[in-house]
Amino acid sequence: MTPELKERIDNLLQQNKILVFMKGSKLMPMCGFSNNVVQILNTLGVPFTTVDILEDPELRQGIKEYSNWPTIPQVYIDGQFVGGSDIMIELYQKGELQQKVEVALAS
Ligand SMILES: N[C@@H](CCC(=O)N[C@@H](CS)C(=O)NCC(=O)O)C(=O)O
Ligand code: FES
Repeated sequence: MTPELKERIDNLLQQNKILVFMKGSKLMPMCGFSNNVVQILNTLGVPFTTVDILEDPELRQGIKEYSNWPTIPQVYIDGQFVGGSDIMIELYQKGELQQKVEVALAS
């Protein structure tokens, strides 16, 4: 990954407490896995930003290297990679996602 791309990702993470790299947009997810994380965050009613990696092949590859995670979607809370669709569903069902998000938004 180029230093420029890493800096772009660092900046996005600094500026958005809850950030989702996904396929498509919040209003039009282009994959069921991306749709899952959008629906969970909508259900929690928290503010979040999404980035459409389908519009940016370099970012699509780069974000996988950044997180060392091979798939999309990728959810970051407070600058930390949290997981994809499976992990978000699991954390939500355990009530742990709500807690994580509350801590992040209060900071
Ligand atoms: N088990 C994954 C499902 C996500 C997944 O399998 N994503 C695939 C298909 S959308 C992917 O990102 N493939 C690589 C790519 O499309 O760049 C999760 O929990 O997030
Ligand atoms: S785009 Fe086919 S599984 Fe996500």
